[in-house]
Amino acid sequence: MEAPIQAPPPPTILTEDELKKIDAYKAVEFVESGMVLGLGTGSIAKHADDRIAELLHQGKLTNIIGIPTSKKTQEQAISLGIPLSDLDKHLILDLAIDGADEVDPYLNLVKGCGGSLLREKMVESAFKKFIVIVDQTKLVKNLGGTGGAVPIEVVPFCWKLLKPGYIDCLKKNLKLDVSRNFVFVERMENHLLLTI
Ligand SMILES: O=C[C@H](O)[C@H](O)[C@H](O)COP(=O)(O)O
Repeated sequence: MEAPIQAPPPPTILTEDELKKIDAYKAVEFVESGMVLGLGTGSIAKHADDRIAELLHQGKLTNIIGIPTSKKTQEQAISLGIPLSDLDKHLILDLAIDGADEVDPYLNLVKGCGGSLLREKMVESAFKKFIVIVDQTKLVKNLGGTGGAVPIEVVPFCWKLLKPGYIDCLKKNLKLDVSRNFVFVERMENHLLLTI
């Protein structure tokens, strides 16, 4: 008698975060022992850092040095036991891994909406290779398409000098940070000006 046909298992529906984790782990496959790494900021970068730490603890990666792109990443990396340094000591990075905010069909990219624009640009301009992870929520026809904004980070030293000229001319395009009812989001001691 023929065995009854088993119904196929129901398809597994992965959450957005599980998909980010898969992407981040894939990116970490490019990490090799001895590398100086740019450690990105955000949920995808956190998965990458978790994986790097796991491989370090398993002895599958050695002599890794991380350069964090934000205070938050720095704290996470310290708690994960990833050895850290800074750009003063390592002007060239072997690899940087980070997530995007938006990407258009021409591969124009927005980063920094999480408030780490300046450090991300500094760290991620020094790379030999940059892996930027783009999940489907970040794909847009035109930049600004997620309803998000293009961030401009303003160093607070004398920032008010900008107001009459620069900020006023952008005013009609400023995106209000509703949570604070103000246009600036303070991160890393700088102001983040979100323009739409
Ligand atoms: O300033 C923040 C960064 O640009 C983040 O890397 C970006 O917002 C992506 O974050 P997430 O991985 O959480 O989507």
